Amino acid sequence: MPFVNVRNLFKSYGDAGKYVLNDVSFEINENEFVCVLGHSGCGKSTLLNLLAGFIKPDKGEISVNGQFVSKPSSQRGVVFQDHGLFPWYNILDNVAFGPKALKNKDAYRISKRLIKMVDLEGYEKVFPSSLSGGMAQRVGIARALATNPQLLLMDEPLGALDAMTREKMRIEILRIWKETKKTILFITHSIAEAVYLADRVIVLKEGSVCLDEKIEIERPRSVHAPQFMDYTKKFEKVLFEHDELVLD
Ligand SMILES: Nc1ncnc2c1ncn2[C@@H]1O[C@H](COP(=O)(O)OP(=O)(O)OP(=O)(O)O)[C@@H](O)[C@H]1O
Repeated sequence: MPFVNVRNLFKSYGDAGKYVLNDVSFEINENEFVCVLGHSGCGKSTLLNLLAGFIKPDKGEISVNGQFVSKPSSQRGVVFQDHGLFPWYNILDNVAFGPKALKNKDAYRISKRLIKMVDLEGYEKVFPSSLSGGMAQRVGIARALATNPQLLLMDEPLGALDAMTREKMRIEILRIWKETKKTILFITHSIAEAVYLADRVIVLKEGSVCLDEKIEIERPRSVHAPQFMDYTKKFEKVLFEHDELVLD
């Protein structure tokens, strides 16, 4: 059985017959790094919110490790674009929030280890307002990992960062993925980001999967390699194929 199994998902927001997700199906294997790529408004965040259990589909079902998703669970960690840290908690308390809520006696020990893993040792007592965007996002990742979830859901986690920080964070995320061996679903609208990070890229267009493609390039990947550019062109073709520029 696939680790993540998404079957015939339909989702609308009350507008009769207008589906934001229209019969979406795919599978993700354990430890796989999958990017969902698509234009703004194609339904990426809706898909992630369904996988997280924050919202329910109109039709279809999702299972993770054999369990049907019907509500949020500590088994699925979520990293948001705006990091979503609690401004009134220091870094240690932000990361420890999940395991403390689960009454895990090791909450602080686990959190300190994760803070070290995301390279922020020494910042435990610092508050989120003193961190750069990249640092705050690393805390967001540590926090999502603190309940030891089976699946990490990342909703454009690098979207708000400048280009340099974004590149560094891509390398960081791959390192964290290798170290933790998590299964990751990562949402992005950047073709280069998807080709750089993913084992597999699922292209979503107008609420439907229009391509599900394995990236067969060894890591670390170079954006300048001919193979990298071949994948980039393929995704560009699919994403922009029927789009026409309308000039006034
Ligand atoms: N709570 C909601 N109520 C009504 N419509 C919604 C809601 N959430 C999303 N939508 C609509 O559903 C469509 C898909 O939105 P969604 O946020 O899933 O897309 P997206 O691909 O993540 O976009 P972006 O890349 O801009 O974040 C959009 O047309 C959006 O306006």
